[in-house]
Amino acid sequence: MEEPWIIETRRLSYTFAKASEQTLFDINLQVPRGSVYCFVGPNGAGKTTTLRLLLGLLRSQAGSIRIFGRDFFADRRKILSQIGSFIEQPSLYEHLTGRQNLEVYRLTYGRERSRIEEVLKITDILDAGNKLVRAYSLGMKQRLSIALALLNDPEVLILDEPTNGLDPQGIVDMRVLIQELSGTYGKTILLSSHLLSEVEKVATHFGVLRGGKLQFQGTKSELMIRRSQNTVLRLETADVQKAMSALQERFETICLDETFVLVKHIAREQVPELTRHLVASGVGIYNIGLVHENFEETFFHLTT
Ligand SMILES: Nc1ncnc2c1ncn2[C@@H]1O[C@H](COP(=O)(O)OP(=O)(O)OP(=O)(O)O)[C@@H](O)[C@H]1O
Repeated sequence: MEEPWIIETRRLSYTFAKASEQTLFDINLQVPRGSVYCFVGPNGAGKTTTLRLLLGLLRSQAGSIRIFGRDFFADRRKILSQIGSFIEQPSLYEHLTGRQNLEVYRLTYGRERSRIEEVLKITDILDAGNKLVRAYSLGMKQRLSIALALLNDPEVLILDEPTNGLDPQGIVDMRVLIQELSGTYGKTILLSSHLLSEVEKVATHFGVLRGGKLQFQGTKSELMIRRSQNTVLRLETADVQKAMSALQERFETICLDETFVLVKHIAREQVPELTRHLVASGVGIYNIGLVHENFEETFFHLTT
């Protein structure tokens, strides 16, 4: 029987040689075949370290990795030939054209020449194929890196922060490309991001990492359910400090910025009493209301 997970880790842990603390703790990653699995977490959470372990770029120390249902360490070369990736900065030859960059890698894979045109087309940089890479925008470089990753027609793509550094239009374009790679070309995509809002539209599954620990893993709807359980009260006020001290004793509050306060775990029935209390404490209220947390806030809760 085919395993449901195309990538699966069990108790994957890692400590860098010179680090004082462990980086990854017992990560049980389960990436379903055909998914767009977004691995999200703040900077330094351990996303890149995990992806590097999956690609054999770091020597695994503890735990197991299975990819395509096979033990990674027993079958590493074969497994890696079916994974396309870009991790950290794309390594491109700036003095060569896009096509020439692809040609270098095509030869190492032994693929037919027509594959270059195909991947340029898929990533929508066909017109820029004869331009020197040094004249490419960051978005075009990211696309070319994805074109390189696609050369060998891999079943799985692993992309580390593909939206990093892109302008808003570049982020939208990258999303469209990821959706196409998944929908039209059937790739399973594992990508990392430190911004949930940038990837929530493309994700089918999420893994939320914080401090080297997997805090949440599940489908987008499971994350939505978690969201619906987390109704919060959002207060816009003239005096955040005053509001915080009025509420802190009785409610769990978070100061969002200089005008907004979030009150967690609050029932609708408690709102009138809370409002009276604020008014009695002399807090100026601009706006008050119950809201379902958005993804960013859910993420905030899962990672704080
Ligand atoms: N070569 C290294 N030696 C020692 N510590 C390292 C090394 N590389 C990463 N780290 C540490 O491991 C932790 C996880 O880093 P990692 O790059 O995996 O996080 P990340 O979630 O990918 O964050 P970012 O989005 O900033 O890349 C961080 O505390 C980082 O400082």
